[in-house]
Amino acid sequence: MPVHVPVQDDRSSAGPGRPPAGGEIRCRDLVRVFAAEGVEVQALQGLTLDVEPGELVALVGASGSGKSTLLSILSGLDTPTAGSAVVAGTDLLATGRRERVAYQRHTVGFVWQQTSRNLLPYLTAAENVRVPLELAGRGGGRGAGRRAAADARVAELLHLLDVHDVADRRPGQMSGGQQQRVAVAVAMANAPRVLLADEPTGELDEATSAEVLEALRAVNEATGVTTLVVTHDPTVSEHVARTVQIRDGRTSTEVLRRSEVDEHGAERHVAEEFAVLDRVGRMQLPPDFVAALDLRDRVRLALEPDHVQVRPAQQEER
Ligand SMILES: Nc1ncnc2c1ncn2[C@@H]1O[C@H](COP(=O)(O)OP(=O)(O)OP(=O)(O)O)[C@@H](O)[C@H]1O
Repeated sequence: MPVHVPVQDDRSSAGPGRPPAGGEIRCRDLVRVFAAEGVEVQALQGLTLDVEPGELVALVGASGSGKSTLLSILSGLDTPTAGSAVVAGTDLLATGRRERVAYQRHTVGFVWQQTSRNLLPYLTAAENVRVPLELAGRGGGRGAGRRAAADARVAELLHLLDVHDVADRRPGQMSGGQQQRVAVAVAMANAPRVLLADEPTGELDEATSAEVLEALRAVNEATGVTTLVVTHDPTVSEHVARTVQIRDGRTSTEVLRRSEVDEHGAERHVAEEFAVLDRVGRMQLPPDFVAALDLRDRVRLALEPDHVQVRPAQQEER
């Protein structure tokens, strides 16, 4: 499989073929170092990522690769050690406490892995969706008009997520998939510009996971909300057009999928893998490429007219 290398610089946006633009999520050289009992852990080691407005992107990677750390930063719960992270125009390194609260209420919505973290157990699905509206001053309170608007918004979201039939049930009376779809409705209540989901299918079986991923895709398509889903789910690439791999705290490769219609009118799906090249020219080779050619320690490089050649150094040293 060919590996195409999109050059990213400060003007460029995420992926290959996309015009330079300010991404809705724009991370540059993001570093997060945790110090625990005198030992430093570099959870993010210069991560660069752009997500365009309206895109739905899956972020995949092994355990410990830094996915949750990135999502905590993007959700405004954690601050990076260095680098920059700008989400929907909010510079997350320059925001004060009050701006962060406003950011979390209005700009981003989150869905977490644990259903218990997403929903209040003693409220029904409809009441759960109403909570963020009231916190933002959009629902409840005075005036029948405001209440009716909030009711309409709750109904609209429950229909969009196809959980209107469980509107009056509490989380304990719903399936795991229904709970997560209600959680997406809660996250979307205040019409955020960006939706972040951290392992939203982590506690679900394969069929239910597919349902929740499709629900995220439906919401993304219907509302245009920029969506970033962190997942271990190996089937996620069937539900999204762009899958970004994170390895050792950096984005390493990404797979773009699209449909093409050939000259006979038949539709076929095309998947292309790209390596991410950072501002200083670093990129990671996919592990299967490294293994296939037994690449190790150092490799032989050659610049060809239209590509860069990477060969095992040991081949010619023997
Ligand atoms: N608060 C913390 N203190 C110390 N180290 C941390 C902290 N949070 C995360 N780490 C470390 O940072 C690295 C990245 O962790 P992170 O949770 O972001 O990975 P992940 O890709 O989300 O993993 P998983 O898929 O298992 O959730 C790991 O080595 C982890 O042990």
